[in-house]
Amino acid sequence: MSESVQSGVRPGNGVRSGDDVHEHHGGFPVFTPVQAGPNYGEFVESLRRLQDLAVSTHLPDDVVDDAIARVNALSDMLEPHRVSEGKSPAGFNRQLPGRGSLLLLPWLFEKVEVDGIRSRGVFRLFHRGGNSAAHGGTIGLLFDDMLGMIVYASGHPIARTAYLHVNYRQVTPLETELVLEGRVDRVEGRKLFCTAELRDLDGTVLADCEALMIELLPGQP
Ligand SMILES: CCCCCCCC(=O)SCCNC(=O)CCNC(=O)[C@H](O)C(C)(C)COP(=O)(O)OP(=O)(O)OC[C@H]1O[C@@H](n2cnc3c(N)ncnc32)[C@H](O)[C@@H]1OP(=O)(O)O
Repeated sequence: MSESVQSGVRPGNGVRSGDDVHEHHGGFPVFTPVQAGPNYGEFVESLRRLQDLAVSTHLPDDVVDDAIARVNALSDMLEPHRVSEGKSPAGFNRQLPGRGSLLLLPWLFEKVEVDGIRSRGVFRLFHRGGNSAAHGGTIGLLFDDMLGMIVYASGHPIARTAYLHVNYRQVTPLETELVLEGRVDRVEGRKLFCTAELRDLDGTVLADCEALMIELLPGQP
């Protein structure tokens, strides 16, 4: 199996590899996954805590001013280390919540197989939509990110989401462990029809989705 991937996601051991076809479809550059250092996960989690606090505090003006100065100092420290897409560990490290990406939900994959995917995690305070429920857009993000992984693990070439239909069945709680499962249901040429469900630990479906993923043609971005 090649060590290079295009999307930054890789199937687990024993999974039929999509690498061969994956690397020769679409207009994606081939990235070599960047391994996170030992403290990178803690760094990303610290930033998530900062985001939680940013949306759940009411700060006096002098504290806001101090926070601006400190955050700017932190950004100035990081700025010289800016790299192009594919050169950062963010998003490439499946052993970390959200693969080490600050954009993605901080969930962990616990099953990545040809026949489907399962992941587990919580919605954070900074994912709040209203009345202690997860924002619907963050649920769409959770589903959409999983779809890319489903396609890859199932051995199909890299694909993009043509549509994603989300059904919000129940209010989705914050800071509560939940489970997500999804798979490719059927294939028609380049069209991969996928479904996924978000459940609480009692098995109640909170949201589900149906999506069309379309395998990219050579050169498609
Ligand atoms: C990190 C690596 C990526 C991982 C992806 C993770 C998921 C994502 O977030 S992707 C980001 C969101 N999605 C996008 O940005 C996609 C933007 N759209 C596109 O790029 C294009 O529309 C694309 C590639 C999906 C399809 O374009 P194209 O290759 O020209 O397909 P096209 O020939 O029009 O259609 C192919 C088939 O799909 C059907 N189809 C296309 N779009 C739709 C749609 N929205 N609904 C229903 N059917 C559709 C067509 O009718 C056609 O069917 P048939 O073959 O039976 O006639």
